[in-house]
Amino acid sequence: MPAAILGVMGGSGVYDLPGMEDVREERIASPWGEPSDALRIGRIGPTTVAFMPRHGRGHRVSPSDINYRANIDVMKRAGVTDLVSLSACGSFKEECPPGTFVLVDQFVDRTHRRESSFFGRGCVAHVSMAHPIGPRLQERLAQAAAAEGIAVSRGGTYVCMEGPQFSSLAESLTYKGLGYTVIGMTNMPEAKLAREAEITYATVAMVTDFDCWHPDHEAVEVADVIKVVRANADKAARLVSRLARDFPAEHEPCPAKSDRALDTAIMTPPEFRDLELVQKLDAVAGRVLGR
Ligand SMILES: CSC[C@H]1O[C@H](OP(=O)(O)O)[C@H](O)[C@@H]1O
Ligand SMILES: Nc1ncnc2[nH]cnc12
Repeated sequence: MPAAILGVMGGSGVYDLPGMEDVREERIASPWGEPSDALRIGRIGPTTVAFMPRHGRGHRVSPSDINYRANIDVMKRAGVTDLVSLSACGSFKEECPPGTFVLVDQFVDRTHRRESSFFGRGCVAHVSMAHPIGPRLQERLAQAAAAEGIAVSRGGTYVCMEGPQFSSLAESLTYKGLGYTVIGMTNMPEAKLAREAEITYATVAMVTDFDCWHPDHEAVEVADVIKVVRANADKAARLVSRLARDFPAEHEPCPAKSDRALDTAIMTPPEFRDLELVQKLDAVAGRVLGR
């Protein structure tokens, strides 16, 4: 198994990761274009950690415009094996009020104007997204939370909308009625691309609001989100720090096979592959395509 390197994708209000030592900033070039920002690579305890703010420092990139492929590609190039997504979310559950950390285990993708695959014409692949979250990584997050005395709610479905506008009341009530737990604008296609890149993925959904369905709460506004994220910044940093300090030296095989997702995924035989695309896949799929 390769050395475990922990990636952290910071969401709204999370543009830095306190507690990293020996930090260097790396602008890794990607054939998929410009990532949101440089990677900050450092150490927390014995673990190498690579941090990227997915909206860029200064929150310059909107959810629809994030180059998710480049972000995941540079994480892969940096050797990231396990990726934790820190994400601000609206909640559809009374029992998950603002301030709650939810370790979701499912996603529903309602985005419609994003590049959502590394593969395509000249190299077709279909990975499984049945279990998008790495159960062991999630368990480690739960253990880190317990060790730090941070309450988490385990399990739930994150619906990813296109945005950038928040939902209408009808949409919010529909998602609530469908039993979804939280809503955000970024974890799809991020989780799909992480799977294609064989990076184990887990999300900490940090509830910031009740979207607009709750009769006793005003419809969400950006100021509410930022206020709650700021209030929870220390908790999020402690959670990641503990996770990193207790992380194994070697990547643990993922029960959801996220780290071997390409074993059975590629449809196009070598003689039919587009060489240009194969070259771009050097980091993401080098393990199976040959570097
Ligand atoms: C600032 S509110 C909407 C914004 O916040 C969430 O971002 P992230 O998932 O990166 O924490 C949500 O997905 C929207 O992008
Ligand atoms: N209610 C909401 N809808 C979509 N994205 C969000 N991010 C934080 N709160 C959100």
